[in-house]
Amino acid sequence: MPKVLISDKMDPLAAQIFRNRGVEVDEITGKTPEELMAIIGKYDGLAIRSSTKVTKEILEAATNLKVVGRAGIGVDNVDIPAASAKGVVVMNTPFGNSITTAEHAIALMFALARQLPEADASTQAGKWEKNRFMGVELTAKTLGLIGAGNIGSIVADRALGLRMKVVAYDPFLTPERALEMGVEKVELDQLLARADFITLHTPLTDQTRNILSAENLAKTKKGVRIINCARGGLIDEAALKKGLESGHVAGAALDVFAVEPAKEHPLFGTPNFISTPHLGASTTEAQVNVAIQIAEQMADYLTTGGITNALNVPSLSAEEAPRLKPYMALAEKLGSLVGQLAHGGIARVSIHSEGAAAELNQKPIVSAVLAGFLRVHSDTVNMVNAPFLAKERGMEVREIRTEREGDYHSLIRVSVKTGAGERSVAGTLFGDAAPRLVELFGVKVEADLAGDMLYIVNEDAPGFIGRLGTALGEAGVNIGTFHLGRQSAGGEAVLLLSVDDPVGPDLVAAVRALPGVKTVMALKF
Ligand SMILES: NC(=O)C1=CN([C@@H]2O[C@H](COP(=O)(O)OP(=O)(O)OC[C@H]3O[C@@H](n4cnc5c(N)ncnc54)[C@H](O)[C@@H]3O)[C@@H](O)[C@H]2O)C=CC1
Ligand SMILES: O=C(O)C(=O)COP(=O)(O)O
Repeated sequence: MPKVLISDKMDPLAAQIFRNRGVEVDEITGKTPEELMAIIGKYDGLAIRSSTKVTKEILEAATNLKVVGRAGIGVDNVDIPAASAKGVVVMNTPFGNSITTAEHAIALMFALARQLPEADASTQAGKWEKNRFMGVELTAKTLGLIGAGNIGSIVADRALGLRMKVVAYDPFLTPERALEMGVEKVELDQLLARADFITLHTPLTDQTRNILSAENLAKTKKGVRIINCARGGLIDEAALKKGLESGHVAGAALDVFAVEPAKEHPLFGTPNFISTPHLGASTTEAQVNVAIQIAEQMADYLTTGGITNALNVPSLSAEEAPRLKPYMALAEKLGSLVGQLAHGGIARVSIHSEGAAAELNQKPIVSAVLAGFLRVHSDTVNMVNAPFLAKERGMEVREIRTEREGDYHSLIRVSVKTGAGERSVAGTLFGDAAPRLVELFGVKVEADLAGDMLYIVNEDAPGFIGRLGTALGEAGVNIGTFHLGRQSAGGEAVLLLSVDDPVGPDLVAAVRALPGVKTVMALKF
């Protein structure tokens, strides 16, 4: 039974769903990295929010881990390249908390406009400072949206409802989408110069880090108010403090900080500064949504292989997974076959799907070929890390599909280009489920690829099969199945034998010494 660790506070529905889906679950929150490292080896899945940092070191210790599930959106607390290299799927819930976070940004905008936290503190302190708190109206003000994705567009929609004018900076926002959203697409400098309020809704990436730098803050309109419910690293916090102190920035509300938890911070106590402790996603509704979604997604992956909302592998729905499974098994076997037979550096792998196979999602088929191919050299390769490893090794991967059927209802052909030229193997599914090799380096054969096998190329001459049987018999190796293919009578023949025991180097040498033998290799599937 797969086992999952929930390491951050999550709605109890997550644990309930895991159990209902036959997944064992432990909820252990608040662990230090060292404590987490000590226990993570037991788990197949790790369910987190933003507190757990899934570092390279944690992943190294996670010897059984197959999936990290983020109950929320931002995955900057997960080392995705390290997870991919280890073959661990990373998934999130991209929509479950977006409305809630957008509402928090709007709440902070109102709080800034009317200085609500200070007014509340002053009133409850018995001061009744009616003249101290003079606010600004939102109607007709310009809201500058940095990042117009899921959350940014909900914020825009709400702001338009408040009769604000919305300008948006997002390099990936198309003019059509801007029109549909009712916002004006602008460059960053225009936004900085025009906005009365600025709200950030981008992920933290190398391009967005410090997007509100000291230099950019200096380009903002005097009296600007800034809201950040996205990620801490987007703003230069020291420059923001200076801006607030000088009065250039009339107010700033941060839900997120460069270092969290922010229990002490130079901004604390600065006039017109408001903060919340990363509460953007903290509503009952959002937490129920993300808990249900992540538990369902992780349980799907661990029990059926279905992949939804993964950030480092193509999606594979729970409905698709059973249909694709036999094709992926075939693809992996073909990849493994060429991996074992091909010599020298591989410059290119081409995967050609024909007939029924061409109608399927190709990405998992391609990943399975690469996994089979690369696993010949390393046990830690799987469907998740294979495409990354192939890229790392400079292999070109080509994907071709032909929906028309050829000789078979469906066919997958894997060709590799090495220094010695291009060679290919092809296979099909018998009865839609049993993987079968049908072509090996241009020779028609028909073989299962399973267990220990022996691959032999020899000159097609009488008496050879008898001598081979004797050599195997003398070594105590029993033949299971025997598949022969040849280009023409008396030409070169290809033999694929399945054997009941592993074939050692002595037996390989003995077979190689038989007259007419050109190539002998022991294979394993
Ligand atoms: N405070 C909190 O509790 C929460 C924070 N978040 C954070 O909110 C942020 C936005 O989330 P979503 O809207 O769901 O993401 P999204 O992926 O839907 O949208 C992000 C947008 O940023 C844009 N973008 C990327 N690079 C950019 C750049 N250099 N300049 C301007 N725009 C750029 C993208 O094109 C995209 O449209 C994320 O950082 C997420 O982690 C999300 C949920 C809760
Ligand atoms: O979903 C996100 O990106 C968030 O930042 C929410 O974080 P949390 O799950 O509340 O720790």
